[in-house]
Amino acid sequence: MPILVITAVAAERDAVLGGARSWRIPGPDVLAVGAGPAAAAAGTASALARGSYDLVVNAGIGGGFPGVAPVGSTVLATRVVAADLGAQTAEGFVPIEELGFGTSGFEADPRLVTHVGDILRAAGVPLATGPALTVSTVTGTAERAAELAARHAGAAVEGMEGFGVATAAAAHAVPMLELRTVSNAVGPRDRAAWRIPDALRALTAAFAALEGSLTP
Ligand SMILES: O=C(O)c1cccc(C(=O)CC[C@H]2O[C@@H](n3cnc4c(=O)[nH]cnc43)[C@H](O)[C@@H]2O)c1
Repeated sequence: MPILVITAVAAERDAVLGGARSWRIPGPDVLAVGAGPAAAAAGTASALARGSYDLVVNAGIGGGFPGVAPVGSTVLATRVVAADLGAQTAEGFVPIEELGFGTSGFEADPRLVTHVGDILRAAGVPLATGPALTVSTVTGTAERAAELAARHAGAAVEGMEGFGVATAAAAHAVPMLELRTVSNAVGPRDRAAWRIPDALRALTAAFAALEGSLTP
C-alpha cells in the first residue's frame, strides 16, 4: 500500500526517511515541498496526480500547545484546521464556514488515529492527540496562543502545512494524517529555545515505529 509523506523542509524529509530506512516493507515516498499551506497543497496535489497512494501523511516539527503537547512530545492530529482562514471583525474572528464560502477543517479517520496512536504509544513515543492548527504566520505572543487555544478546544499543535496537505488529499479522496514532533511551545517567540534536532530525532523514532501500521 503506497504511502506519501509530505514535509516542509529537507531536514524533516531526511528525518522521516531515516526512520523508514529500517522498514522491511517498501517505505513511503517522502517529499519536501516547502513551507506554508499553499506550497503544501500544490506539492501534495502534484504528487497525487503523478502516483497512486492509499494514505498521505503530513509530517514535520511543530509548536506544541502548553499543557497538551510539551516540547519533546509527538502529536497525531484528530482534526486538521486552518486556524486563520476567515475574517477578522470588531467582534472577533469569524471562520470561513460562518462566512458561507468554504471549510476550515478536516476530520482524521478516528479508527486510523486510534490504530496509529496505539502503535506509537506501544513503542514508547510520548504521544498527544488533538486538533492540529495550520497557520500562515507562526504564533509569537501569549495573547495569540491563548486566542487559538480558546477557539479550538484541545488544540495540540501548530504547523504551517497540514491544511494544505489535507485539502489536496481530500480532492483526491485519499485519507490523510498529520504527525508532528514538538520543537517549541506555541507562545511568545523565542527561536533560541526551539529544540529542532531533538524534534527531528523524535520524527525519525516515530517513523521507525510505524512500519506496517499506516493502514487506512
Ligand atoms: O533550521 C533548521 O535546521 C530547521 C530544521 C528543520 C525544520 C526547520 C523549520 O523551521 C521548519 C519549519 C516548519 O516547522 C513548523 N513549525 C515549527 N514550529 C512551529 C510553530 O510554532 N508554529 C507553526 N509552525 C511551526 C512549520 O510547519 C514550518 O513549516 C528548521
